[in-house]
Amino acid sequence: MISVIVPAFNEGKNIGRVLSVLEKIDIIDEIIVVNDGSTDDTKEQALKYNVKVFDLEENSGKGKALKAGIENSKGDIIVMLDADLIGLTEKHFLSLVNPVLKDEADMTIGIFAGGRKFTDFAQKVAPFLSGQRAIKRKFLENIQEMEMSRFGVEIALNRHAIKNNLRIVNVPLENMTHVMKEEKLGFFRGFYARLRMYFDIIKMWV
Ligand SMILES: O=c1ccn([C@@H]2O[C@H](COP(=O)(O)OP(=O)(O)O)[C@@H](O)[C@H]2O)c(=O)[nH]1
Ligand SMILES: O=C(O)[C@@H](COP(=O)(O)O)O[C@H]1O[C@H](CO)[C@@H](O)[C@H](O)[C@H]1O
Repeated sequence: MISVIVPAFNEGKNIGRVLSVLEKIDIIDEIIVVNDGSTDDTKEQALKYNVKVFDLEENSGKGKALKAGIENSKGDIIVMLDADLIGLTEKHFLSLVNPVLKDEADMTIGIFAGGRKFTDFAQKVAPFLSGQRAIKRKFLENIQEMEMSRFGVEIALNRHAIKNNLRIVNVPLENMTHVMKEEKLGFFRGFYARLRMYFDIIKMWV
């Protein structure tokens, strides 16, 4: 059984682009949107699609949102996808999930390629930060730091995977990109959000 978790904080403008693709993919058993205390219409937009929406009352960060999604899901394979992807297709989804389904990988990490120069570059430099992942549920247990990790969640996942000798496979996601923070929030607020994200990542790393 495959559960897809989409953490979402103020993604009303973006989430429909992702959910409209996901709801048509047959092999997905459930799509869980975790509305992470959004102050926009993320929830209303999400409810237009065939998904379950789980609400967090306050904005709690990506790590806690993912954890809440996992706890409220049933799948033995969990696919994590950001709500602001651009260019997602069924083919991308299958390329991310198939290595785990076929037991060729315990976790896959999807890497943007050929999408946009800046987002391609960011993922080339730091592919391990990518939030697009498929992973067996049994490997998601006991990741204590997850709840507090905010944007450090990918580092926590990577560390857990390495510690447990998981087979990790990187999968290229051709022509995919996402909406950058500066595009969502404007240059200054976006850049500040980016610095805070790097802080979450470094805090989890050291
Ligand atoms: O407090 C937060 C911050 C982000 N997100 C979600 O986590 C994903 C990745 O966040 P974002 O797009 O801001 O990060 P970026 O990809 O720009 O680094 C997106 O679906 C966000 O809506 C969340 O659920 N809670
Ligand atoms: O690719 C990256 O460098 C960052 C930042 O992306 P943008 O600067 O908003 O394009 O985005 C990723 O990193 C986050 C922290 O690991 C993840 O949570 C996001 O899912 C991922 O897109």
